[in-house]
Amino acid sequence: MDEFDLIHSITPHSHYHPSVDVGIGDDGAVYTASSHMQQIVCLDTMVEDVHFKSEYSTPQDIGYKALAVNISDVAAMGGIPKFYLVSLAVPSCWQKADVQAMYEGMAELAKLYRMDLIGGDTVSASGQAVITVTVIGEVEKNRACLRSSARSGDVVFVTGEIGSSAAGLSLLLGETPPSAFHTGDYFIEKHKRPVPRVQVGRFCSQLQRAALNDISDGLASELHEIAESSSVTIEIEEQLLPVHPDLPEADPQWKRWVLFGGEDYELAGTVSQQEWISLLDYCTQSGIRIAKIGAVTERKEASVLLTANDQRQIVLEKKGYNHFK
Ligand SMILES: Nc1ncnc2c1ncn2[C@@H]1O[C@H](COP(=O)(O)OP(=O)(O)OP(=O)(O)O)[C@@H](O)[C@H]1O
Ligand SMILES: Cc1ncc(C[n+]2csc(CCOP(=O)(O)O)c2C)c(N)n1
Ligand SMILES: [Mg+2]
Ligand SMILES: [Mg+2]
Ligand SMILES: [Mg+2]
Repeated sequence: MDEFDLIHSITPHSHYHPSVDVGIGDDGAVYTASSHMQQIVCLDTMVEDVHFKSEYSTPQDIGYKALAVNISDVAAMGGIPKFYLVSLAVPSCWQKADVQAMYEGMAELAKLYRMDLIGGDTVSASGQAVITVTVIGEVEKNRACLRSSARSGDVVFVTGEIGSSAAGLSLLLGETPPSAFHTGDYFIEKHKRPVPRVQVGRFCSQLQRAALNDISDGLASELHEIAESSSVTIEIEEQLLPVHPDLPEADPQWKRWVLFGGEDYELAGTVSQQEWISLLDYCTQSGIRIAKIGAVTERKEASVLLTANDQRQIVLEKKGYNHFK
């Protein structure tokens, strides 16, 4: 594989955004930012054997997810994703076609959001593959949906369903047998190909106030981040959590998937009770699942409380995915 040939082969022939002045091919990319928008920049990395395994993820899957998780962060800010840059550390066993396939996985998603690839970096890796994606997006001035925006009295909500990605991962890793699920492929797809909630983020950015966080490390962890950043307590109810009906039968530990599993890339957030009505209306009309899961209260000793199905309230710990634990 030749580094320069490879870069040449992944260089786009055209851009969705005419604001790209210089794309791939110089020392840096140049774009003209709109004066009435604020720029959002997010970066997340995926490492082979930490975030995916080549045994079950194709290069397309890896590319798709590496871009999806970054778009999800832009969605959690209420923004419009526009550009992306890709840093790749390629192991010696990869062929040029594998790398190109990874870019195809990204291009598939980029097409949906009309996002332009404007740069990156390519190096060889002595061990596992590493892919880092940077996404640049924008949001109207002072409209970003911050984790610090939750207020006592707000409704707490989550989009989609949670726990399904962790269930898919458990299947892929052979921790749960395929016989535990009616439709194992559904959960595997949820794990490999999360759909970022850009539309919901955009709607929230037009509300008076919304706190948002995307679920990468798990619902409990993300709610803690909102509660701590806003100096409030979040109280949720187990019975309101949107969970696929097959999960409880699949594994006795299924609640761990839901609360601490992560990689759902759904949005968890808070809005005022009044604005919750408009958000629910919008999602219902758009065919997007969204559920009220609890309420924000004045700051108490615990950041997040969970009312279990037996009506007992317990402290929900800040457990979840943590790279160093
Ligand atoms: N190594 C680092 N150097 C500088 N800033 C960092 C570093 N790692 C994380 N951050 C910053 O810390 C904040 C939280 O990052 P974090 O990665 O936890 O958020 P996230 O991307 O939403 O979560 P996840 O990585 O689980 O998807 C962000 O502002 C991020 O830019
Ligand atoms: C092989 C394998 N083992 C475990 C996991 C689970 N996992 C890895 S990183 C992460 C949190 C999000 O990542 P980050 O915080 O880096 O954005 C989770 C839940 C996986 N996907 N693949
Ligand atoms: Mg991150
Ligand atoms: Mg995030
Ligand atoms: Mg992230």
